[in-house]
Amino acid sequence: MKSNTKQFPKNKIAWLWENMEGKRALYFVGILGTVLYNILQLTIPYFSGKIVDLFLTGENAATNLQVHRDLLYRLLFAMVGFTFLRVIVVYGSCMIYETVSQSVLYRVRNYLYDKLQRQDMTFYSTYRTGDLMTRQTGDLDAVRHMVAWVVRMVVESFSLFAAAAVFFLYTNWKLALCVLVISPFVFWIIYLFRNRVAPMHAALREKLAQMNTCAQENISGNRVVKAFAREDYEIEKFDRANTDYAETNKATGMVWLKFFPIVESIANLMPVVLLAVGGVFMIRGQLTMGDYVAFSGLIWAIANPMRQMGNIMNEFQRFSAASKKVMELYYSEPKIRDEENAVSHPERFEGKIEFDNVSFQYEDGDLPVLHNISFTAHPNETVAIMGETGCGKTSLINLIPRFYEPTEGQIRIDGIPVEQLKLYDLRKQIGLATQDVLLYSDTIEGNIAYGDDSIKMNEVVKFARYSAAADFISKMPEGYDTLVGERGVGLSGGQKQRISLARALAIRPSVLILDDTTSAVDMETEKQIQQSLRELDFPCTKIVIAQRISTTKTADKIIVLQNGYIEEMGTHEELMEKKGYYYELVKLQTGVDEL
Ligand SMILES: Nc1ncnc2c1ncn2[C@@H]1O[C@H](COP(=O)(O)OP(=O)(O)OP(=O)(O)O)[C@@H](O)[C@H]1O
Repeated sequence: MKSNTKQFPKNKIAWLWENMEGKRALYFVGILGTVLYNILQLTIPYFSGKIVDLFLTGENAATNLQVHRDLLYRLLFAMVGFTFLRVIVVYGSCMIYETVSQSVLYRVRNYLYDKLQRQDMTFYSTYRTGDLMTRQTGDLDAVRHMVAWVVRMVVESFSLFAAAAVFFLYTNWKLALCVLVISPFVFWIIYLFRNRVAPMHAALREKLAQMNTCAQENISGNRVVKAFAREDYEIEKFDRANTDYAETNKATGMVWLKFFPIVESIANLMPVVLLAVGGVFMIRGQLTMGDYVAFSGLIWAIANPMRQMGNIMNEFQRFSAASKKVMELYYSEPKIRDEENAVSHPERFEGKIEFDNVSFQYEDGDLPVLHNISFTAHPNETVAIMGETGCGKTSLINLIPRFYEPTEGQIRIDGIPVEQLKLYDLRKQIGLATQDVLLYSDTIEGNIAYGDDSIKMNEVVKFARYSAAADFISKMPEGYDTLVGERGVGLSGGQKQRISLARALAIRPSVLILDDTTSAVDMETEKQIQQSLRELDFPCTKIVIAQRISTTKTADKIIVLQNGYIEEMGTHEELMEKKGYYYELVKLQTGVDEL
């Protein structure tokens, strides 16, 4: 896993601000709305205080009620009017927060998806799928929550506190100071709370990713689970991850409970201070009854923001942990990408492939897996690669489309080093059928035309014929319209391999790479495929990993790899004469003692 101390070019808030582009002014209006709403909260206690002083308790209350009745009506009417205005303002600002948060969510999600598409193989072997999915969903939702709720709560709490404090100070500064003097203590408590809870939120995001990874691996590997009857084991494994997540969640929630009684006591102390000190002030004639009513009608506006601080800090830490995960993807750059002066090559390659003293080691590997590999495949030739399992065959072919970069040496296509070509142009010219076949949840036609959706139906059928898939496809009830992939009909391993071969051929590649693509098809079908590959109606250099002699026999060049070194190289006849590894393999496969 990547380190947690990763530095990003922008801090979290600046990053959020960047992703609010186009909606910043609107968001600002939303924030102003929240401030206005909270200032309007003061109107009710203010008018109530006025009514009490003028019409209920003052010396002239009875006279005022007679003479200034219209003023009483105006004050009552203003209270109702401001209440409506507050509702409208709060409604409008909530709509704004929601709109802006959805816009940020949409923008970042698309950006992350784009980033994921452009990552290299090393990235995908570093990050677990469940972890990536969590970043795209749960973590991203915590970011949206920050824009929609946390910022609003912060503005609301501070503006309410500030407005009430100003009102208190303006009305009676001595009483205001007596009430407010204990509030800084709450900030200190919140600071302590933050230090305790921040690492717990980081752990929480990890646990969530672990739980999702567990579920994702189980679902995608359900056949293995069933085959080994490990359902109970998997249920237990998920239960452990789920318990771990729930426990961490609970523990994180509990942290606030330790600080909550102190904050709650301080908040509850305020009305008591107001009652005691305010009472003394009234007895001494330093406070009118109306002002006391206004104070006690607004004391919640001082106490509630303090109570909210814990929630806000909790949510802020949740955002902080989640946004770190999201930003790690957001700012990640693939190591393998276009060089600054990468060459465009939209036209077809002639198809000459040269490996020039190539060695390769995986980033997380201890030892090199390929050593000093040199060979040339001339245009339209077929080069077969053989060797025991784990000797480096797949690693070798992965270097041609630049899935990985050689640690030493150079690979050239038509004399141009592959790293100097634009990745798009390079990969667009390479047809690849891998060992593990992945078909998309789409029709057979859609799967074959995946690399070039402009090809016509008759061409789809032609490529299916080349890969000996046309027969079994035509026998399916819905033919080429049959849905395959996760939600589609079941296909045998050999059938999937043939559709994958048709998909690779359908882009009419200049270079075709087949990684044991016919391992699951019978000998007869394989023979047909070999025949078709020799008779393709477009020029194409083929690099084929194969174990069967029937495949390699007709190749222009056979490379035998052993422990990452080229052990033997030549045609079938040359290698048979050499009587080495290849010769022994032929003997083994044909069952003949002497050839
Ligand atoms: N992503 C990876 N990271 C680290 N090591 C890897 C990675 N992929 C493969 N290896 C290692 O590289 C070596 C060569 O693997 P490779 O897949 O190229 O062999 P192969 O000849 O194609 O095997 P097989 O015939 O079984 O497919 C193996 O020892 C393997 O463990």
